[in-house]
Amino acid sequence: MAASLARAAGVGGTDGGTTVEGGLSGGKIKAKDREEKLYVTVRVRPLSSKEVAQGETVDWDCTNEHTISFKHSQPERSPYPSSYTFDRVFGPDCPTKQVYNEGAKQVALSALTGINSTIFAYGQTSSGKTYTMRGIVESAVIDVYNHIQKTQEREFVLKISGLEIYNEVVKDLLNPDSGPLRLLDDPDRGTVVEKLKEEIVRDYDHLQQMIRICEVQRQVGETMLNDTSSRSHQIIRLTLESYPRGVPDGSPFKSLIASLNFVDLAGSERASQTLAEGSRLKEGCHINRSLLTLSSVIRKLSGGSKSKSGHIPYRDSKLTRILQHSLGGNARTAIICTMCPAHSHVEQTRNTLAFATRAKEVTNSAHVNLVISDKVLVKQLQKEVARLEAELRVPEASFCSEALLQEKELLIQKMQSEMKELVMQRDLAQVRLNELVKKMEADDQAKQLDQGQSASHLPSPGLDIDHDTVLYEDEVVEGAAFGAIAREQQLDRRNRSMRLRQSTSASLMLVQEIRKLELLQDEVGEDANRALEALQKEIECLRLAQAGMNKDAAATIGKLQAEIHELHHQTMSADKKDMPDRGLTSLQALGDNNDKSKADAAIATLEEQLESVQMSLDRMVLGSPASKALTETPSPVKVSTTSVRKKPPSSSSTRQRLFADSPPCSPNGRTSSGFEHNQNTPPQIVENSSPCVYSKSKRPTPGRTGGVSSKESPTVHRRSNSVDIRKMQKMFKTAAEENIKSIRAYVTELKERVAKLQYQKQLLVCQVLELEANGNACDGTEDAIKEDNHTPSAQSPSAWQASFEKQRMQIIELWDMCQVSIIHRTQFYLLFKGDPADAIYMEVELRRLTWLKEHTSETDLQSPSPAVFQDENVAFLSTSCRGLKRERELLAKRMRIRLTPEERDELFSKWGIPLDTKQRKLQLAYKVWTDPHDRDHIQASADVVARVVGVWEPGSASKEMFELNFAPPNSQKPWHFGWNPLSSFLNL
Ligand SMILES: Nc1ncnc2c1ncn2[C@@H]1O[C@H](COP(=O)(O)OP(=O)(O)OP(=O)(O)O)[C@@H](O)[C@H]1O
Repeated sequence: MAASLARAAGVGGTDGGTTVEGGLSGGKIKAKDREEKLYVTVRVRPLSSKEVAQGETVDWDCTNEHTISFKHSQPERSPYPSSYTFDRVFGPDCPTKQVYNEGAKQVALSALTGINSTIFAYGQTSSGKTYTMRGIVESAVIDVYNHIQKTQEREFVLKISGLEIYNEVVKDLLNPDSGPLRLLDDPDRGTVVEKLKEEIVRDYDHLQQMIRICEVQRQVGETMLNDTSSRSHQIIRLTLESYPRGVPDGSPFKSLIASLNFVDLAGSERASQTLAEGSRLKEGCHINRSLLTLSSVIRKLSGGSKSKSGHIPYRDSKLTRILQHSLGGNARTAIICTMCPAHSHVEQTRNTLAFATRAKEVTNSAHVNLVISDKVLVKQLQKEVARLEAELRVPEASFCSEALLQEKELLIQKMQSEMKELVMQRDLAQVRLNELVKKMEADDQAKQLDQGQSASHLPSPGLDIDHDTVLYEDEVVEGAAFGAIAREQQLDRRNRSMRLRQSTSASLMLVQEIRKLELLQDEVGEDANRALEALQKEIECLRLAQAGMNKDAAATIGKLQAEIHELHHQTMSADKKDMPDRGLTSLQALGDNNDKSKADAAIATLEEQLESVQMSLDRMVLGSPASKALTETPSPVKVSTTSVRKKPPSSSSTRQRLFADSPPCSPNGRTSSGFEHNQNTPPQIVENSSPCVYSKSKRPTPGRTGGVSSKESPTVHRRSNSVDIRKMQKMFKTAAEENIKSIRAYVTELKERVAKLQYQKQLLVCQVLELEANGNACDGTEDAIKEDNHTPSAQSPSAWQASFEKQRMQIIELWDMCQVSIIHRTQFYLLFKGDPADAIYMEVELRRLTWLKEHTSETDLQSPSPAVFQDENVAFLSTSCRGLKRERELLAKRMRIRLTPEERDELFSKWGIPLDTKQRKLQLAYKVWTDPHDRDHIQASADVVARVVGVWEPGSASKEMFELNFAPPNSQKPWHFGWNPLSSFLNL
């Protein structure tokens, strides 16, 4: 067959002669047309048993593989030839597989190389068309799949559609409910069946299933000649698309697309033979008419009349319209003409042979459909879109900023939930603590009751299962004879035993609670470490950034770094050596005897440690050699931290002492150590100097601080003789000042962080104190916890709410007095709204602010020179005011970014700012948080700041994010910056 096809087409091979001409044209590559005649074969079926029974005789002989001859002699002038020659003639004994192999295979496989292919079965009714086509389709499908499997270098996509033309109506065999389908003329694709279902084939089985559906759906009826006569033309179309595998994304590639049509025509029939009537007759008429059109088309195509101007009546039937490409068009076509050799069908057989003969002359112009496939490209794009959509649904860290944002939000949510969990744990611990207190009180009462009973009665057997008591019972039985003296001794022993047991139990519970606190302490420690590491990193960055400034400045930073390291080591060694010993002694007392004074000492140790950190930080800032060198001030300012801090009181009011004694942080991160004024003071002077040394006269004037005084510095004075040196000196001074300013900012930040740790420590201290109070309660020597009456749990909800409101208004007033950051105010205000869990935060904030407020007045009292501290307070307030001013300016700036013009105008109107005035944003920024007594004003202020600054959306932030951070440490590094674990104090 290959040779025949090649001969007919005049080209070598089936697709080897395909050449590509020209370039791209509308996504297609125009290949050279392959002129090729239809491949026509004839298959003769054997006589059916019925025909044999009817005495039918065979009129035809298959003379050879290409010739079929009429067996009988014909009249000389007979219009019919006695023999016919075709590309192949298959006799009655020829199996369908051979018919496929030799009559259809090449054509079928052409579709895999991008050539449209069509295989027809044409013949009269009951001649064996359906019988033959079933075998052909089956074999072709197997071959197609074999080819796909062998051709691993290409990717194949198969689709199947099926239709029938029944009574000149096109029906979708894969979608029978679709109703009649219309034919449309497509300029590129020719006739197209509208809405014809095209199923993508998954695999061989799926394809077989689809084919079976088509067969089942096809119209079949019983006629006189065929019990299962096909009453429609059936076309099963496979669309085969292939493209090379492994083509890199974005690279152009060529795909092959072709359709393989299996056409099982309805059989021509004579009404006289079929005796059809009614619907069968009507069907027969339609069948014959469409076959007649097919014959006409073939005749016209074969008669040499095929010319571009010649009319081919394709449009006269739907069959020929649909098969137009296969008949004289871009397709390879094989026609298998089936015939019944019986004498009774001789006339129909001659018609079939005549049709076949004409068909032999029809030439097609097949070419390889080599396409830069839009479909493939679209498919690729669709895949890409699907991938991107999937990525959008499942964000990846590196995908886009939005995805990153989402990821961070998720992270924050996770952290928040973890924080909530920790708070819950803390609250739980608090509840348990309260229970412990109650239990101890109950035990105490029981003990007193028991003591009363014991004084007048002997213990009953089984009342106490304690070993001591059992022993006591035995002894009492024996000692009864010894009279009242012995009984008194026994009572004494019993009381001691009970006290010891109670004390041990309380200690154990305390130890448990302290272990929990210890976990929190570790977390605080982690924060301290992180703060320190961040500072080190930042200073390192600064050092690198400023490397080009000048060597002196770089050296200064280096020294500072070294000091920080030294500080680190100091605190570490303090942890290892000093604290455990002192702590051991102190907390042993707490654990063993609940000795309050020793617990005080332990807490004081904590305080000292933090104090030490604080002082080291102060030293770092105040006494940096770099700052000394830079300022070149001959009389450094002296001040003692003791002048501005209370000495630790020795009174039993430990809690009060701790709160008052803590070095709170100002809203701007300042401490009470006079940082702003004493930043150039060396630490050794601070340590050893008397408070009296601090005097206004010795304090550097603004012009001198951090600068160079030519009058007071002989060195500088000498240098002033040289203009160049002066210039250099000025440059050096400016750079150094900038440098110092930056470092101060970082150190200030560190101090802020330390202050935050103070908050956390205060919380710990509160809890330790409560434990201590519990211990006291055990001994029954101290009053119950005084603070209990102030906790929300000890109050009714309405009383707590009233207390909360009162505290809040106090805080707001203090904010206003102390010029606290409005962002801080907003955060705090929006976060703490009266939940019972807010109590501790409110208390700490109130104490902090109270300290700040009182501090200014205390310094007045303690200062040897009130005027100095007056100045200092003024400076402090002025710094706070400057910070506040900066915040308000920032607020005004951010209004432009965060708010639309409409939103801004709305706010201006609400706040009574005329829209025709200038600097409206600034006006608004200066209006918020200015009235601490007007609740509406406060709420509105908080709303504006939160909205504009975007600190967080109200209600979405975790309280633990605010100052008192109980978040679990991210790092597993042990904490070594700060106080020792409480357990070491307890020797646990
Ligand atoms: N080559 C063959 N060998 C044995 N039996 C055959 C052969 N061809 C056809 N038959 C039998 O002949 C009968 C008619 O065949 P078939 O239905 O395929 O004819 P048809 O051309 O499709 O008829 P119609 O046009 O009415 O649908 C069937 O019973 C079939 O089994």
